Amino acid sequence: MTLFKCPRCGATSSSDWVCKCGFPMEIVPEKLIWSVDEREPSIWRYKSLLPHAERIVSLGEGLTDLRRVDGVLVKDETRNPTGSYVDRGSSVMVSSSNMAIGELEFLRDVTISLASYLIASGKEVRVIVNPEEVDVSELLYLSQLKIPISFSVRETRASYENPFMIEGFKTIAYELYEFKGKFDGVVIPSESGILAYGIIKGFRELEEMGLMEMPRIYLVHYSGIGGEFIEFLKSLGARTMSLDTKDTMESFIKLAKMGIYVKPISAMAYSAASRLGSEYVALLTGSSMRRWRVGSFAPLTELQRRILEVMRDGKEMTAYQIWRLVEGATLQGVYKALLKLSRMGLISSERKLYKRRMKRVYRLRTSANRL
Ligand SMILES: N[C@@H](CCOP(=O)(O)O)C(=O)O
Repeated sequence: MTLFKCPRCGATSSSDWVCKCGFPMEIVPEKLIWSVDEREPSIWRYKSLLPHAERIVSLGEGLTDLRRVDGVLVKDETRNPTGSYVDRGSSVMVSSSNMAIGELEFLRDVTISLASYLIASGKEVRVIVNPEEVDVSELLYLSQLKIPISFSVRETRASYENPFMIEGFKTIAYELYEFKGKFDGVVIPSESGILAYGIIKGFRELEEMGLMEMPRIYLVHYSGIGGEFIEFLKSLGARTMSLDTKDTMESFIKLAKMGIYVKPISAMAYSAASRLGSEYVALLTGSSMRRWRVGSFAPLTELQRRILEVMRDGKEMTAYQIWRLVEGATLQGVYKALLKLSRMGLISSERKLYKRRMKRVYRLRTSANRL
């Protein structure tokens, strides 16, 4: 039986993926003995350290290139089957979690990855797209993938912040240990911090097995990131770092010229690693969906920041209630900012019966830690 444990408060459960305290749970490994099946060209080479899988669903994720690009060590996660590190987590989730979800909320690269693995496992998948928030090029991309789409404004279960994804992400640490052994640190692009947490979990397990010491961990982030989960990662020793846009864009173009198409935040990781030293590894993330918004790279506006601040306690609110709290903005401005924050994945919204009328209510996502 899988045992879940909250990394913050220590509560355990045999079924909950999210702790009552709001943190994503992690899986407690049954035994920690380093073992690698060297013939297996995927994350499943570490099968004995991953959750039990009835049937492994793999598209060959993991074993991504580790090499130097202009002197900087990079781990190129764009080389995963759907172009994203998320494939590592999707493979574990679909193989090990008995997930019954056939409907996925559209979370861009996360959904593309998870849907690809669910389809490979023979499950029927439908992606629920909110017609008020999706943009047409994303819609076209989804339809080209021939993934059935339904339009609805309702929310479905979050598919990213969960213990199985974390197990998949920890294999990045295992690969760094297996193929590099010694290095000073890793620079990880971070938004919610889930990817970084998975990697840190992998290093902690390697440490517990007596194989290596925890390397230095740098989380690179868009300016303004913070909040509970990132603070928790800092309490585990992670440091945060943010570079300016110009620097990041120069790296973005440099990498693209070399055929490495990364998300802007990963270009920042590349710049940061080049400053930290030649034995720092920059983790490069990308996605098969090459349409990365510069908007989600730009720092939050003052109004967006104030809105996140008033939503901080996690309560649901209508746009009108939020507008009453933020002061000095127009209602239309608040609507625009809410749409932007939804697109950035920082808040969620759904239509609900509210005081006898159907209204859209907004809530801060648990991982929206950019305050
Ligand atoms: N989603 C980011 C990487 C990290 O995301 P996080 O929310 O897990 O911190 C990317 O694709 O670059």
